[in-house]
Amino acid sequence: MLRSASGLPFDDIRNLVAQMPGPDEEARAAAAARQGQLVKPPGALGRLEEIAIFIAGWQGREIPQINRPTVAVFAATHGVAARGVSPYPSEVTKQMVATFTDGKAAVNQICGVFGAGLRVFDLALDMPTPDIVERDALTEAECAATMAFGMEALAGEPDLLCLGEMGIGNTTVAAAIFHGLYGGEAAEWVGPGTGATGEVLARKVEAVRAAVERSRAHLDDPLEVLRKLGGREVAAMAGAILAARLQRVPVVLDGYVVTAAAAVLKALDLTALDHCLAGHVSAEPAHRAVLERLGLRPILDLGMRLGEGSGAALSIGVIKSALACHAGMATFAEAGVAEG
Ligand SMILES: Cc1cc2ncn([C@H]3O[C@H](COP(=O)(O)O)[C@@H](O)[C@H]3O)c2cc1C
Ligand SMILES: O=C(O)c1cccnc1
Repeated sequence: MLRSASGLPFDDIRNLVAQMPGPDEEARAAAAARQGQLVKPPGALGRLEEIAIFIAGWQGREIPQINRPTVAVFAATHGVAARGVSPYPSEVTKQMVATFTDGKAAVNQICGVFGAGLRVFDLALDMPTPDIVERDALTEAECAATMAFGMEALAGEPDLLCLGEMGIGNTTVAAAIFHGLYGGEAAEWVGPGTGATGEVLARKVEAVRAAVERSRAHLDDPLEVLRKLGGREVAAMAGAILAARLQRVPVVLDGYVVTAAAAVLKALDLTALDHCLAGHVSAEPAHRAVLERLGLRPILDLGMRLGEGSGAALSIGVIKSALACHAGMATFAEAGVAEG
C-alpha cells in the first residue's frame, strides 16, 4: 500500500491499475443463492438484491456488513475560478471546509443520520492550481503525489468509502475532463454547477473549450487529461478509488465532479470501476449521460446538485437497508412459509 506523498510517477499508477483484484465470485454466488431463499418473491427487493450481492463479492463473504462507512471529502482551489466561471468566489471553499469541521454543512447532517464518519482532506487551499485555460493544473510528479495522498482515505479502514468534494470552479474542471476524455462539443459537458447562467455560463463553456483545445495533443492518455485539466481534489479522488480497489473496499460515487475522477480510471482500464456504485444522479445535466457511458446506474435520483459527497452519503441508507434485509430475513424454510 502506498502511503507516501513523495511523488510516484504515472508508471507506478499504471502498475497499480494492472494489479486490481476482482470480486470474490464464490461469495457473490453464495449471496445470490441466499437471496433466492429469503422470504420474498424472487427479485422482489429489486436493486437491493443486486447491492447485497455486490457488497458480498467485494467483502468476500456471503453475509457482508457495513460497520464503518466513511465519507471522504477532498477540498481544493482552482485558478480557473478567477475567470468568473462560478457564481461564488473561491473563498467559499475554505469557508465550507470550516463549516464541515463545525458539523454544520448538509453532508454532516446526512452522515449523522446514517452513522457515517466524515473525513475532510484539505489540499493546499492557499495555493490554487494554475488556470487550466493557460497552463497544466499539475506536473506529473504533483499529480501522482496527489493521487497517493488520496489513498489516505483508506487509512481508517472504512468498509464503505463514499467520496465527496469541495472546490469552487470544479464543475468547470469536471466538464473539461469529460470533454477531454469523450470529445464532442464543450457545451455538451457544461452545466450550471452552483447556478451559473448567462455570461457566467458562457465563460464556463469558453474556458472548457479553450482548456481542452490547449491540451489537444495529449488527450489519448487519461492520466495526462487528469493532470492537465484536473484539480487536486479530482486527482486525490482518483487515487482513493484505486486504493479502495486494491483493498477490495466498495466505493460510492457522488455527483458530476466525483464521477470525473472515476471516468479517468475507467479510461485507463475498463474494469477499474467494478467496485463502484453511483450513489445518485446529480441535476448537473450531463451527469446522466456520463453514468450511462460508465455503465453505472444511480441508486438515487433526487434532483440534488450540491456535491460535498451528499448524494453518496444519502445512498448509505439504501445500501445498509439492502444488507439488513440480506442478513436478517428468514429463508422460506426457516419461517415456515410456503414457497410458490
Ligand atoms: C455554499 C456552497 C456549498 C457547497 N457545497 C458544495 N458545493 C459545490 O459547489 C462547487 C462547484 O460548483 P461551481 O463549479 O459552480 O463552483 C463545489 O465546490 C461543490 O462541491 C458548494 C457550493 C457552495 C456555494
Ligand atoms: O454534481 C455535482 O457534483 C455538483 C453539482 C453542482 C455543484 N457541485 C457539484
